[in-house]
Parts: sequence; C-alpha cells; structure tokens
Amino acid sequence: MTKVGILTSGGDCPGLNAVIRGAVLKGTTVHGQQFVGFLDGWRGLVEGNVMDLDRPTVRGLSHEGGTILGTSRFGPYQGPNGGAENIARTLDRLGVDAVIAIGGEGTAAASQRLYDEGIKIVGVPKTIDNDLDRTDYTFGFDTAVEIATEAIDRLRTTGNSHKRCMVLEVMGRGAGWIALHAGTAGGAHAILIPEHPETMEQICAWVTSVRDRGRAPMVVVAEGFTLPGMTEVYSTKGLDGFDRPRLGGIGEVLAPMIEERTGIETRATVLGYVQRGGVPTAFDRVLATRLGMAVTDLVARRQWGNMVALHGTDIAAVHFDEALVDHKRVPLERYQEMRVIFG
Ligand SMILES: Nc1ncnc2c1ncn2[C@@H]1O[C@H](COP(=O)(O)OP(=O)(O)O)[C@@H](O)[C@H]1O
Ligand SMILES: O=P(O)(O)OC[C@H]1O[C@](O)(COP(=O)(O)O)[C@@H](O)[C@@H]1O
Ligand SMILES: [Mg+2]
Repeated sequence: MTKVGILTSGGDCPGLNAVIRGAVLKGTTVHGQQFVGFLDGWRGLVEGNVMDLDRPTVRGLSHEGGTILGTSRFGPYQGPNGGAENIARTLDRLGVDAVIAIGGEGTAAASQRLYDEGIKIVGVPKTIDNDLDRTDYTFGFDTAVEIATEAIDRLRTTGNSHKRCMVLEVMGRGAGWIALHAGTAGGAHAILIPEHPETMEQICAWVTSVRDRGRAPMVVVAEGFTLPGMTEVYSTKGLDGFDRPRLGGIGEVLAPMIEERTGIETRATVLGYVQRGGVPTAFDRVLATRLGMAVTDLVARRQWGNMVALHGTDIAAVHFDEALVDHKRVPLERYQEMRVIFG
C-alpha cells in the first residue's frame, strides 16, 4: 500500500482543508493509498513530525478555513535535517513513499528542487492572489473576491451617507486579480493594480468626475500598486520569512493625497487578513476538492514532478518547472476592458 504524506506550505487560504479531504477520500477509497500529514509545512517533513490522516480525521473539513496541518515559511533545505538526502532518510524511516505539497510558487520551486534530487513529490497549486501560471484559477481566490466585494458594498453605503471618497486596499503583491474582480463586482470607480501604474492626476480626475455626478467615489487598490516614480512597493513592516517586503498601507498613503488634491473627504480601509480567513465559497470548495482528488491520481500514476491545475473546467497535470516560468499577471487588455468605465 502506498503511504502518502501531505503538507501545506506558505500563506494559507480558504480551501486547503477541502484539498486534504478530497485527497484522503479518493486516495483511500479508489487507490488504496494511506495518508499522513506533515505538520507546519516543510518543517514537519524535515523534522519527521506527522499526524495520521484517515476518513474520520477529514470528516466535515471542506467548509473549514485554514489548514488542519498548519503551515509555515520554513524551507525544506533549512536546518540540520534539511535537504533532499536527509528528507529521503526521514521518509524512509516514516515509511512514506510520496509527498503531496500544497503551496504557491515558493512551494512549487522547492518541490521542483526536491524532485530533481530524487524525491517522489507532486503538488497542488495554492495562492490567494491567483498569480500562479498554468492554472486558470486557484482556490481561495474566489473567497477573497467575495469578501472584498462585500466590503465594497458596505463601504459604499457609509461613503454615500457622508459623501466621502472611500479607498479599499486588498491583497495582491504582484498581480491585481482580487482588486480587478472585486472592483468590477462592486462597481468601483477606479481600480489600481500593480501591473499598470496610474498617475495621481488620473486618479483624482476619476474621483472628481464621480463627485461631480453627485456620487461617492469608490477606489479599490491592490497592496502592490505603485504610483509612477515609486521605485519600490509601499512597505513599512520589514521583510517576511523569505526576505520580501511585507506589504500593506498604500491605501492609507493614497487617501490623504486624494483628499488634498480634490478637496473631497477621503477614508481608507485596509482589508488585510480577513480576506484569507474563514469559510471558503462553494466554488472554492468544489475546486479544492477536485484538485485534492486529482492529485492522488498523479501519485497512483507516479507522475512525480507534476502539479494538478485547472484548465477551463478540466483538471490537468502541469510540470512544476513549467508553472514557474512566469507569474500570471493581469494582462493590459483585461485591465483596459474595465478602465474605460472608471470615473
Ligand atoms: N526556490 C526555492 N528553493 C527552495 N525552497 C524555497 C524556494 N522558494 C521558496 N522556498 C521555501 O518554500 C517556502 C514557501 O514558499 P513561499 O513563497 O513562502 O510560499 P508560497 O508557496 O505560498 O508561494 C518558503 O518559505 C521557502 O522556505
Ligand atoms: O503576511 P503573509 O502571511 O506573508 O501574507 C501576506 C502576503 O501573501 C499574499 O496574500 C499572497 O500569498 P499567496 O499568493 O502565496 O497566497 C499577498 O497578497 C500578501 O502580501
Ligand atoms: Mg510565494
């Protein structure tokens, strides 16, 4: 019987538990596989820290946010027990034949490296920002868009009451998908994303034209947005575990600038981690469940070095290295499609 170890790595997002449940249910019933979970991402694999995963453990999990396995930004090459050789020994000791790594581009890069060094590993793509290439959507993104859209709807009523300009900052480090989708759904008057800088003059022109029609302007900005002339993303919170700037706060920077230049009272709201917490939407549960089920097929077929992906409505297999060539950013045409109705 094949024993499979599952781990969740990198930032969490709603749907991770549904992947775990999908994998355990299909893996045990269809492929006769047995499962354990590595605790806290790669750390559990490196340190050999596992929990059993069987049918009762995953009961009712698909609607639960977060990950029952825990996650971290610990890397598989970190520490005295890190590296492919040590990991192979640990897997041997635990009787684990294969690894399923659920994570984003960092996790996929680490998985690719381990695969190159002989570890039997497959993956499931995860990113709240929806910026992993070679998969149409990632689970968690739809939930984040839903939460951000509700925030826009709520900010709109208070903005209207006070005739204020409301700025909502959402996640999106290098890709503005959450801002674009939530801003579109919520009817924002301007959507600002990392891929396409806009000048302060243009932003204020949109805001002013909305006010001149007697409406309260709504601006949605992704945390990775930069104004022309800014050489770095806005960050005041130091670096994360992988030496990237911790983002957040560009909305608070823009609000007083808009107020000063337009004379319109402006308030900023940073949505932050609310976007990543709680119950996944039905769409995300379905996607996560299907990906979890499909990744057990990769194990059964011994398609090491691949991750599952959504292509249209089908689940496909994609090599880690193919998925890592590019980030999936918002194309200019896709942004311009909405930009024509800003203001
Ligand atoms: N190129 C790499 N080689 C080895 N390990 C990596 C690499 N990139 C990321 N990692 C490890 O994988 C962890 C997860 O990656 P990270 O980018 O934080 O999350 P995500 O998988 O969500 O993108 C990182 O904290 C790091 O320890
Ligand atoms: O504070 P943390 O956990 O590092 O996460 C914050 C960052 O992770 C993100 O949510 C993106 O992560 P993923 O795309 O890997 O899900 C960014 O939008 C945000 O800047
Ligand atoms: Mg990453």
